[in-house]
Amino acid sequence: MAHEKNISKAVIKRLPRYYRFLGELLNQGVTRISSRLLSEKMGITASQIRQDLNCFGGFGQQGYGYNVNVLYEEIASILGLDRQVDAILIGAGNLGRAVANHMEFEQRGFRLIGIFDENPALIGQTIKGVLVRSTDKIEPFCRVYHPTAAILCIPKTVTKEISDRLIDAGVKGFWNFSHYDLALNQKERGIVVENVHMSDSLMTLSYELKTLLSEEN
Ligand SMILES: NC(=O)c1ccc[n+]([C@@H]2O[C@H](COP(=O)([O-])OP(=O)(O)OC[C@H]3O[C@@H](n4cnc5c(N)ncnc54)[C@H](O)[C@@H]3O)[C@@H](O)[C@H]2O)c1
Repeated sequence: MAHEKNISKAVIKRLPRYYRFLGELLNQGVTRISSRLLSEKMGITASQIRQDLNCFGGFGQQGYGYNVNVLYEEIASILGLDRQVDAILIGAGNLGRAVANHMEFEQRGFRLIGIFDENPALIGQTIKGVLVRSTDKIEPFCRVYHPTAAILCIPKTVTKEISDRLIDAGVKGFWNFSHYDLALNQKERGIVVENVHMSDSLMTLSYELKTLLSEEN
């Protein structure tokens, strides 16, 4: 849509949260909501909500508020959740299995089509109905199925080698859980990377707790 190209990264980062809240409202049978009420529920100012949603056309009407379903569908379309990208997961260890088992890929715009590991004890198992194949089979698999995205749940030490192979095999997007910083110098190679560090979130909690507890003393 016309406004989409100008949406800032900061707004895009907030869209999944709007999407989650709007989904919960739809489940409760709410069909429209004022920016004031949405603001109370989400803990964001009403003016921030109006500003964010105006970036892609608004959909709010004076005195009516937002049509929850229209907004929900629009955000889904902006985030690309209304189509499905094929993804493979590398590293079927503790984290890889948890991600494969618990992430609702299909509701997030992805379809998990393959899992790879180098451990012979894991090869041949299925996780969430997806076969674990040997890492040697990455290239032949990619030649046939052309996955666009890869989820990396492998040790830091092997991430460069594996990601280079995946890029050569045509993978364009990485959801990278390994602590190797893949974001560097990738944009110019036509690659997008989302690095995930749960520990960053934990350290943020540590900071917040430190501040809270020092205010109490
Ligand atoms: N980003 C985060 O928030 C976060 C959280 C937890 C763990 N991690 C990281 O994720 C990674 C996986 O953690 P885990 O607890 O699942 O470890 P794990 O040891 O249980 O699993 C790692 C898996 O990778 C496989 N592997 C190793 N080298 C490989 C290769 N070359 N090709 C394919 N598979 C290979 C191993 O056989 C193993 O099954 C680690 O690097 C860990 O530090 C990140």
